[in-house]
Amino acid sequence: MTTLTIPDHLLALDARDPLAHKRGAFHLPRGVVYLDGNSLGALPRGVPERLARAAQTEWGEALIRSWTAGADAGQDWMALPDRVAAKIARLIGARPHEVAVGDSTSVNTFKVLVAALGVAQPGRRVILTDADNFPTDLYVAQGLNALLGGTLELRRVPADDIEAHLTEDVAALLLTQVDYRTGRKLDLEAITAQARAQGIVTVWDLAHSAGAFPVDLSGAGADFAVGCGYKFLNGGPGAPAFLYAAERHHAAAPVAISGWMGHADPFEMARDFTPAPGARRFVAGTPMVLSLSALDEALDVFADVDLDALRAKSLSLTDTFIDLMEPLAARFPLTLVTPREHARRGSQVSYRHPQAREVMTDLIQAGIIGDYRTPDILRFGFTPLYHSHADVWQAARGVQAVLEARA
Ligand SMILES: Cc1ncc(COP(=O)(O)O)c(C=O)c1O
Ligand SMILES: Nc1c(O)cccc1C(=O)C[C@H](N)C(=O)O
Repeated sequence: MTTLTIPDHLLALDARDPLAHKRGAFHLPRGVVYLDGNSLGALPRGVPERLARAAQTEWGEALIRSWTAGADAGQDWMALPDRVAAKIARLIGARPHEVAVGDSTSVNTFKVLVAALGVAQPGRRVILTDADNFPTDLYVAQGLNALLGGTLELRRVPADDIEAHLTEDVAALLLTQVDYRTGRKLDLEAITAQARAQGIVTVWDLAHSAGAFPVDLSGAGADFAVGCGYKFLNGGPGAPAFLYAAERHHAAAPVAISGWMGHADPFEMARDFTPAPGARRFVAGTPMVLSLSALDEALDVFADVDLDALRAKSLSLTDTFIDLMEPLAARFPLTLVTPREHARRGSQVSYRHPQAREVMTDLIQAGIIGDYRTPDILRFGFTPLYHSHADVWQAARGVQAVLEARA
């Protein structure tokens, strides 16, 4: 990649960036500007050593004793999902016992949809969702409906029309806060309040929110949520996902996958399911110790991070990219699809381009790793923990070079 003269005002922003030191906590390959942390977060430097310890010492040496070793101090493998849950809880405005960690976001979406329908107003059968929601959310709702003999109605409307469709026949609202294609951010607080006023149970997919900016599920009065461990939380490929269940629902919400690890006392080996206290009841099977260890270590990078500073930096990075791309959008067939209003923007910037797939292939070849999403979206994700404004400059110059070469 060519060395470029970075404008002074961007260097000045980097010089006073309170999160600049966090970049050192990540392994970032040379010659690459990595703008896909909203699909797979970069590797935190502490993770390889932690994985080696989990494999060689905890598994290799201590063997099965690791399930209970250090239990008095809460350091046993058995409690690992709960320790990780507590770290995620701070990022999403939850209390530790309202978060369960394990399985994939897809499986957790199934669990919380069943839970949501179980506490919904009697007689209501409609699940309301964004017509362009991420496919897995739609597929899981479709699969659940098939399981229930087609007794539900999956009502899909454009995200902009959701508020007009919060009617008294809706049981549950299933929404992704930040759209994976456009980066549009929904007003979680306002929509949750309107839904609750109609007696609708809310289920939020925080895949592109958790770790990107502060979320306040408790403050908003949200009912249920899910999210990924491998995006902005940097837990690694296939990292365990999380789910959130507000405390007020713990007693009544059904546990769809009532496995032994969600039992109040797994080794009692009782014949009937007695749920563990809190959201732990949603941890169905044996915790994925190796991947939980990676996620646990990755979350430590957030320990001293001020989430408002994280949001401020994310907006500064995406503002900078939009500004730098503006002259290119005037010369080339690029259309910004991400909202300019801060309140409506996640931590990514997307453009339509008629040859988006080919342009992204060229960009990746040039070391600018973003994403292509059907049908014509160029997607650039910004991670405030490890990006600088200088990276943003390099990315925009890389886009310019690719577009000029193709013209
Ligand atoms: C909004 C959203 N939900 C869910 C998922 C993924 O779910 P899973 O972890 O089950 O692959 C993604 C990304 O893959 C996503 O963007
Ligand atoms: N989860 C993914 C995977 O297993 C392979 C490739 C990409 C992904 C993704 O995360 C896609 C992502 N949710 C998106 O927003 O497009």
